[in-house]
Amino acid sequence: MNSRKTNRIGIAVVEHQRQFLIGVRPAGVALAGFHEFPGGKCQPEESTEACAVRECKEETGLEVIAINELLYEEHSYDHADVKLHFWLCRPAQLPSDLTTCNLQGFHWFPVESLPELQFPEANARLIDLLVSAFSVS
Ligand SMILES: Nc1nc2c([nH]c(=O)n2[C@H]2C[C@H](O)[C@@H](COP(=O)(O)OP(=O)(O)OP(=O)(O)O)O2)c(=O)[nH]1
Repeated sequence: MNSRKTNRIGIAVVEHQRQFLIGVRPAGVALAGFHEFPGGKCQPEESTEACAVRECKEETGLEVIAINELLYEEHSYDHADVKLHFWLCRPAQLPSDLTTCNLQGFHWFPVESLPELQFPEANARLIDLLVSAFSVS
């Protein structure tokens, strides 16, 4: 019998002027060293949207507003089965120094650079989607 737990994950794909807020997973956690969007496991009864907003605030300090769910992806890693809900988010306030303020190790990356970063496997379709939706043609 498969007794692995499947985690619901809310992820904040925060966009500002065609740049995205991205960090690197720290040492000692699953997928350490991979790039990631802010996010994490949903609490019981918490919506994936609320989770994405909460995790973004906790991990980066930035308040965001969820706009719409961009993509839903199910994936089995060695460490867990995950149900990933990627939410397009925007900063709730726009201070003039948004791109230079301290975001707790997260940084803004232009959409064109996303294919060069090393994301977890389950992010592949999201990256394709972002590149086609946000690149200037
Ligand atoms: N945050 C984040 N997680 C991702 C991305 N892509 C992806 O496959 N994941 C996976 C990695 C993990 O298996 C899961 C996120 O769970 P986590 O363990 O980082 O969440 P958490 O912060 O609630 O963890 P915890 O330390 O509290 O247990 O989603 C992504 O872009 N961002």
